[in-house]
Amino acid sequence: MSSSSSTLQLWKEYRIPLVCLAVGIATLSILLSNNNNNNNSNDSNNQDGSAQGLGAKSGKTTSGDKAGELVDDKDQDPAVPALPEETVSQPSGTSGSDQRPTHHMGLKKEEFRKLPKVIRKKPKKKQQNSAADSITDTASTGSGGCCGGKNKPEEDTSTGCCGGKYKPAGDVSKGCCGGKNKPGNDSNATTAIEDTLTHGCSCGSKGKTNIDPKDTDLSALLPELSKPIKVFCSSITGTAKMFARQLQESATELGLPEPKVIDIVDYDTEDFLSESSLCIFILSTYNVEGPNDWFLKWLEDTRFDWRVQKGALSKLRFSVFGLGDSAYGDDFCTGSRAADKWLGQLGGQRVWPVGEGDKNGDQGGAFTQWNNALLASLMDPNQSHVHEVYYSSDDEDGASASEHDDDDEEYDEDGAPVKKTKEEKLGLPTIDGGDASDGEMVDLEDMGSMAIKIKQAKEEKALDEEAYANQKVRAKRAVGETKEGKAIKPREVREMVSPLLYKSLTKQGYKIIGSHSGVKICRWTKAALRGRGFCYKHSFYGIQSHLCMETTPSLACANKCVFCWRHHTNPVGTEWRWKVDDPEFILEGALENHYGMLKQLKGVPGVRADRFVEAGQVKHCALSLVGEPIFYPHINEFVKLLHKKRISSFLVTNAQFPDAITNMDPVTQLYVSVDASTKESLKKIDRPLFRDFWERFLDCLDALSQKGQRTVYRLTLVKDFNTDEITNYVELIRRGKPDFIEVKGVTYCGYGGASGLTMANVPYHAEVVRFVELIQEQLGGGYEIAAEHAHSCSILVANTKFKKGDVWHTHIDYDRFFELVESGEKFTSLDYMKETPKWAYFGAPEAGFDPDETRYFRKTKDQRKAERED
Ligand SMILES: Cc1cc2nc3c(=O)[nH]c(=O)nc-3n(C[C@H](O)[C@H](O)[C@H](O)COP(=O)(O)O)c2cc1C
Ligand code: SF4
Repeated sequence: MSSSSSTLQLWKEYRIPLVCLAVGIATLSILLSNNNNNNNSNDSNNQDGSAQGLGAKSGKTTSGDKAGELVDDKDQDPAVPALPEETVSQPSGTSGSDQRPTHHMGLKKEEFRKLPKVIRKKPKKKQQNSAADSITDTASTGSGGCCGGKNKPEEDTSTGCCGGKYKPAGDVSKGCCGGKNKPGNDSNATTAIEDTLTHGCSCGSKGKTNIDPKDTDLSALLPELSKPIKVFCSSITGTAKMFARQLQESATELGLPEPKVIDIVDYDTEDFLSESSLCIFILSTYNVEGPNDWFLKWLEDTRFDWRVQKGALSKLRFSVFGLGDSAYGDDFCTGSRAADKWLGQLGGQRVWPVGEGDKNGDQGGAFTQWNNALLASLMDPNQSHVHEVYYSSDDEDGASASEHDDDDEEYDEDGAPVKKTKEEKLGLPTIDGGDASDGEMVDLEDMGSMAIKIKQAKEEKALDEEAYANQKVRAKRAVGETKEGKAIKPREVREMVSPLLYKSLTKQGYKIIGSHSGVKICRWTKAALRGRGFCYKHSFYGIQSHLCMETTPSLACANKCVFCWRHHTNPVGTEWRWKVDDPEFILEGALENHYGMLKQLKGVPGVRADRFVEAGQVKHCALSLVGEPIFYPHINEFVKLLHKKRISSFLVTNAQFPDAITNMDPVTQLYVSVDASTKESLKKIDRPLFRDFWERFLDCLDALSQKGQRTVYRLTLVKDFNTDEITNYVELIRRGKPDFIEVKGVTYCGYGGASGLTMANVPYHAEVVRFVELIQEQLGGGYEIAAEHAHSCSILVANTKFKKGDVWHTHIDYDRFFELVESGEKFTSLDYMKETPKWAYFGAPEAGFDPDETRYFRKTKDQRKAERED
């Protein structure tokens, strides 16, 4: 062997340890020089770039200091939060606590930004060698992990590599995963956590924790762990919910009782006051009104309610993970930040620092990392489980209220803490231990001090609100109105459809008109153009689908229904606070886009020329596409324009705006969606934004009963959600006295993560029929099953006033309707009814399919194969 080839062989054998050694030496020298710099001048560090700035933060500890002994946060760059002890990474594989560097040199800025943004104000305990430390450290390092001894001769720790001391690669029996697990990056996160806990290896190889979750008394770790963790999520497009499920799975696999995943809108916020489970919040931020709003508003109100003691949530242990998009700049994760802040201010105890995932970055990775660290921390007996967040803009702000309350603590003669009432804590007078907030009498001489306290609390609230509005620490976007008579800064009025939403809707086939309206061609229009049948409205009311335009003047609505087929990408809101487009503009835009989309169908095989020509003149408008049409401030003008063009109007509302129903001018047919029959199930299925949604819903039914024109209840049946409670439906029918009840099985369109619906929730036609029969039976007269459209699983129940003798008159005389509208006279639904064709009758052999149309059955795979072979 030549000397050059033996050198090459030597290089091949030792190149990895050599590189490792070199990196180690370089790292050590950087550490030393940095510590020197820090000792010499903290100021100079602060002026450096981000990496230097970070070094400066931790540089306040000397090389001999214990990790995490942060001296003072005050001179920290507020834009770059200092890292807590837990998030300070170390060079991969550092073994032994005393070798642990006190800062995170080597972390790239982007990696650093993905870490939880937390500043530990004054760590109460220093934790070393804990599983949580190691797992976080390794996760933070990202590319690090234990090399399994490949990179380093045994026993040499100078480079931060354990040298395989704990385990050769791949062997997990002795407590080291052998570098197999890199929790931050490992897709099998649970295995990573388990290895960390059971084998003591987190690829940081800092030794064993010897915890086997299966044999551990969970309540000894944290009393809350003996029962299921509650994972609250707020989500519109489903990511937060998906993360919640991920947490649920990994915690269960760890041996914890299976956590409950709860949509934040399904939980009564008042219950947080007595909540005894560990609560994890996974919250997405939206700069429009969204599912977080109730919760955040409640937290804010509770925080500033002078009657509520500051430590109202002192029994609550929690942690927050926020989802957002850094493209929103200052608004990034404002919702989750606000929640974390207020939960802390109300006394909640943070078991793990707030984490954040950026849609614009590796959101999933950030969550996995946070999730692993949280669980490892919970399972670690050395952890204190309480972490404070501290906002550099205002020291007091982020401090946990329980901390403030400590100052107030009083002790009885035996040294036991005295439990104060709300009033005592606020210094308010109480009578016989009574609650002043319950309206009990207060001694006159105490009134003065009480008034001062109330005034102080009000001033504090006003100041906080102002700061809150200015700092944009809220999920709701601020748009120009005054709140309770108090002038806040003029707000910017935005467009309803953000660029992101525009992209999402257009991808789904919508044409967006102006800033808040949309139009789309439905599949029945295409079928009708090809002579392949019409939708159920043809059977029930005589509408030919190719003459119908489906549009909405408001893409926003006040619900978040589980069956919403737009996968919850529509904006939500309880009041109109967007720019308002002109009704003429919207109608012209809708027609233009509708005709434009029709033109594209010209060349589709099977399109009939006669139908294509007819389709050039829209005759019906279904104001039901998406969102809440009645929400649009100029809905009456819009409908008037339709009627002027002799286009009929079918308007569907979600029963949340009773005044709008009362003020609505006559439409051809007015629908109310009745998605459930009890308050609980309506909340579950519609997930409304309004807190008084049930009262609003009932008021809408009352308003409907007063309308003269045709009114319809639309029931969309979702199996296991709203198919029971027949008696309640019957009561609602008696209340709103609709002319018709349309019952339809929900259509499955791949609901995805947001709704949790599956094909199993879609009822069969026979099940819909059974449901309707039960309704008819229990109504005991006044209504009968009139028509059906089996093809779309739809059935029409009609008031018997539309039946003359044996002949149903559920169809509409459209010309007559326009005449009645033009006349300006009062009219009723009986004035423009028309006979129903026999083929549409319930039980007819055609089952609602027009016999003049060609029924098209999709061919099976076998049929297609047989055709090809012929
Ligand atoms: C209409 C809209 C508004 C949004 N507003 C914000 C915002 O103000 N701040 C932010 O950080 N992210 C914002 N986002 C981004 C979402 O929070 C982010 O995409 C998140 O991952 C969505 O989670 P989800 O799937 O659980 O709903 C917005 C997204 C949309 C579609
Ligand atoms: S009301 Fe309609 S548009 Fe709004 S979420 Fe429900 S189904 Fe979707």
